[in-house]
Amino acid sequence: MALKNLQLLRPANSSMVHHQRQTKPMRATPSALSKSISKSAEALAGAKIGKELSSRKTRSTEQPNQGPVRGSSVVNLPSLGTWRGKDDDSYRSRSRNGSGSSRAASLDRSTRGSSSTVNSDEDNINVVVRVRPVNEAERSRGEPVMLEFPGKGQIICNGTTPNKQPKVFSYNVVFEPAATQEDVLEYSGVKRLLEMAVEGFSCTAFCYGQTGSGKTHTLTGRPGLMEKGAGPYCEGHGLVVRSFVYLFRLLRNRPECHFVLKASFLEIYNEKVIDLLNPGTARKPLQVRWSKESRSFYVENQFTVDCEELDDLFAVLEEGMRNRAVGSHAMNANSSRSHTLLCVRVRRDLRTDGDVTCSTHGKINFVDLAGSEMTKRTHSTGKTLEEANNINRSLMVLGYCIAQLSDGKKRGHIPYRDSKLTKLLADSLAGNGVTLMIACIAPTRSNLNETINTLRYAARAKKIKSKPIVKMDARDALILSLKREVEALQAENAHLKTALHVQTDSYTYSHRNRTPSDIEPNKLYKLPQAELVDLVQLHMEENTALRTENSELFGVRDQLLRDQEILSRENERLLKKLEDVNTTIFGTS
Ligand SMILES: Nc1ncnc2c1ncn2[C@@H]1O[C@H](COP(=O)(O)OP(=O)(O)OP(=O)(O)O)[C@@H](O)[C@H]1O
Repeated sequence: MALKNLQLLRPANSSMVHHQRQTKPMRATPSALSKSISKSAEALAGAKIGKELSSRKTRSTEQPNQGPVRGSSVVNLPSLGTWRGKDDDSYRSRSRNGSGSSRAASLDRSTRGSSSTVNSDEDNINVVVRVRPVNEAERSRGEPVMLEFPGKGQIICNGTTPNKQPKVFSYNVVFEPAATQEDVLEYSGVKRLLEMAVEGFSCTAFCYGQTGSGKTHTLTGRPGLMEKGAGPYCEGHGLVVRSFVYLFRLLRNRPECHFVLKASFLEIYNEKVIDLLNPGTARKPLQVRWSKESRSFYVENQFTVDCEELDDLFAVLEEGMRNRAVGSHAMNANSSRSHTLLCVRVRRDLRTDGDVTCSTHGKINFVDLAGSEMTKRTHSTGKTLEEANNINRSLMVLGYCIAQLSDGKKRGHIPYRDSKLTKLLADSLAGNGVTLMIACIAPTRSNLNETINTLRYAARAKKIKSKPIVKMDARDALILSLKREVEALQAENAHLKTALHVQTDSYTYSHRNRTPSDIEPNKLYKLPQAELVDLVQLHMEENTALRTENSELFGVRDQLLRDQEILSRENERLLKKLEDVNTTIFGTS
């Protein structure tokens, strides 16, 4: 894959974060593809869509690798104990108002479910909270800020109960209002998610919160950014574009692998699945089906776009953002009226020694949920009310699922099937994937009830345990495991041979050392009687020791020969099996 030079954006105020490493800026590439897409749109299946983007599209009729493939193997789970970001708890940022005590983000080491072992341990869903700044309307009404940030991942909500007792919530990371988009990339744990997607894990980052709390801002940046033609390196971008840049940097650093990236983008609007890369499906929504093979839900006939370069991924986002359902209501002029799911699948082909190529299938989902607020707050009527009711229904099902999953003791039936949203998030929530929840909240008094709801929701989600697995083709997993077995046996054989050789040497050496000092036989008669007796005694002792040692060595040798015999028979059997598998798959032996 040809990877162009990429540039990692740093916001002007990135100095707000202490201990942040400087990233060497790289030259940006012109976003030729995205420009051509926006200029030369053509109708495709009733949709306006870019020429080059459409030429890369394929309709997915086969079932994607959404869940663990039968026979898939669990390999090399990277440490999940690094959610906090790279600079640990020394990471602090100053608030814009200059009060050194306030932090743009605070971290909580103690709340981490940690797992740094391979393949085995469970880990909690990573939950971070982002607090948006006070907006113009709130400022003009003189609304007080109800939240405090004492650090260590804690948020204190004031004025929540009649007796004014503050409530304290703890999370993995809290992004205070002054936190930048770059802070969120660096410290939310999304980089870890991207690294794991490259390794073959299913990863999901989703934003949850009431309308106007900053979900879309966090994921895709300021409203209208795409419409204004901002390229991939514009500073206003949110987590998604920054993640794309980071993802391509990761791929570029792995020249030993071949990567294939495919992206898709859908929305769930009024419980209908619409392909944002083919908005014609608004008239005939797509079906969500169950795959027996991958044991997960998938969207039938969804378009996927081959993304060879950063601009391709950017074009997918641009296209989808243009097509998503946006409405206006009392609380947000640019409110997302649907849940959107942008999925980037990463196939990694890794050549193991010999001619065997092993593929892993990772993915990262970016999910922007519609607002979780009560309908009366948005003064919704008619169409907007219907939208809000559907939004609330699917978020309610998501809430049930989260409540069930987080109740470790009595996990009962999880109602994934009750909404399209939960069907599609099932594999992320259920535990084979790696999930990051970004709970978005507003800091002012008029939002307090919704803020508390969101914080409770997030606290529940934090209890969900997951046990991520790498998705790998069953065929590849079998070949890899056979190869590994053969290698282990070969290594063991070599070790045994060496061990046998060393034993023999050491015997010879010790034998020589035990030999009494060389005395010429013709001088023996000159020795005094007592020395002669000692000498005879020494020889007799040595003879006994040698006989014992010899019989031990014969015993060891016989045992090793038996082990070797077993090993070589086992090796032959495995090699034969490997040949058979190769013959079946590649038609050659
Ligand atoms: N951290 C932030 N910094 C600056 N502006 C923000 C921030 N978060 C949100 N905003 C602004 O607040 C407004 C509402 O944000 P946004 O549209 O992202 O909310 P939302 O949660 O996605 O709402 P909805 O559920 O209605 O789609 C936008 O104008 C956005 O730019």
